[in-house]
Amino acid sequence: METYSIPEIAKDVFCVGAKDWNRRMFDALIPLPQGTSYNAYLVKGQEKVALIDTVNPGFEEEFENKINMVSSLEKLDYLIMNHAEPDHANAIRYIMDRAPASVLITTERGVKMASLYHELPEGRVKVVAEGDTLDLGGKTLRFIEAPWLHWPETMFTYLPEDRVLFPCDFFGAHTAQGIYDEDLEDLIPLAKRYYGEIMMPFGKMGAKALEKIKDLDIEIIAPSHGPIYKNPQRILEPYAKWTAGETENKALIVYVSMWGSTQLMVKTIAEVLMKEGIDVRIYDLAVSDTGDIARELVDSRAIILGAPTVLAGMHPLAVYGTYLVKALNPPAKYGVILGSFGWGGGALKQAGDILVPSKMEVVGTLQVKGKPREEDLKKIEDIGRELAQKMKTT
Ligand SMILES: Cc1cc2nc3c(=O)[nH]c(=O)nc-3n(C[C@H](O)[C@H](O)[C@H](O)COP(=O)(O)O)c2cc1C
Repeated sequence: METYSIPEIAKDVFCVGAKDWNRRMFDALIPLPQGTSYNAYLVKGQEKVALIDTVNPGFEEEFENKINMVSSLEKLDYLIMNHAEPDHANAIRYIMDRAPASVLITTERGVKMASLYHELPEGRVKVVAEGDTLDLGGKTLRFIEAPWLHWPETMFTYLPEDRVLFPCDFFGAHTAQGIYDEDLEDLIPLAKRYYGEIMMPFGKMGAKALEKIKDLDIEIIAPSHGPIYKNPQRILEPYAKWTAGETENKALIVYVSMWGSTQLMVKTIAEVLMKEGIDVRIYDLAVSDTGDIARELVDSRAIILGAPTVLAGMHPLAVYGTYLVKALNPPAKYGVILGSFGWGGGALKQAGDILVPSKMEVVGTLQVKGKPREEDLKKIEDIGRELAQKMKTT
């Protein structure tokens, strides 16, 4: 192909990455309803040229062509690695083999992580640390260590002359649609979904990174996935809330049910909560997209798990759901566990065991033999009312 869209996001700063329209799964974990993009940026100074990050395996040729359309890959001086994950770093060798004088720039942690997955050209790596700069001639790249977002080695790169921040995955969104934030009305829910899946487990590190960049003069945020923010506040404001763990008066119900008993239990608590003015979101694990659940987890104040017993433990989908909730480390304050069993039970205990280390207060649990009766539903109504009370007074 000879024609490419190569957005010039600031003078002599080009987005040379690739869009992956049809990708539907990431990390063998995250569904991608709108595909994704692997954004990489080329910065042309008066003397030197630098590339910030690379692309996912399979997009090397497109990447190379784009670089050659705005510059010359052969003459590339620097390759900046903000993050070692293969969707951004796998093409390091491909690029550096074709740019013989190029030097890889990353942090000490970056070198360690990248060496685990990629073949780094010997003697062509320069280690940088917090605050170090690289002069390209009229354009400076400043490096900001922002570890654990979401791997140990992550860093941001800042271009003060054009006031552009390149934060790699931080502030990202999985979508192949649009170039700039203004193109997508539904961008923030997508960014929230991405935050829930990728950044929420590291919320404290995210808050530290925000603190670090709070005085930076930022006109453009150019992340590694999704649209580029011409209006940085559009993503900075929600990130401030999300990393602070601010919750809404919202209860998230995730459940699975084979014959409707657990479903009746969760429906009962949902009705009570809604009657009490709580915003309720319900997801059946058998048919739901885990990305939607991750998005809801970002600001839900309570999580209600509905898990029937299968083979002396939770239904396998509930095991997955419960484990996901725990692993994503959401800020929810309250939890409820409900479920039906036929003879010996076991789901409740297993759910409790998985959730024990979380900081949620378990407001109520109920395990019912068979189909829930009137008295069982009354108990659930009581749990629902108590939960609503706690949620409203928080
Ligand atoms: C495949 C299968 C395995 C089950 N294993 C157990 C079990 O080990 N212990 C138990 O108490 N009940 C077991 N049950 C019974 C269910 O827990 C019971 O039917 C329950 O009411 C189902 O709730 P639900 O309609 O919400 O799915 C099993 C049911 C199925 C279909």
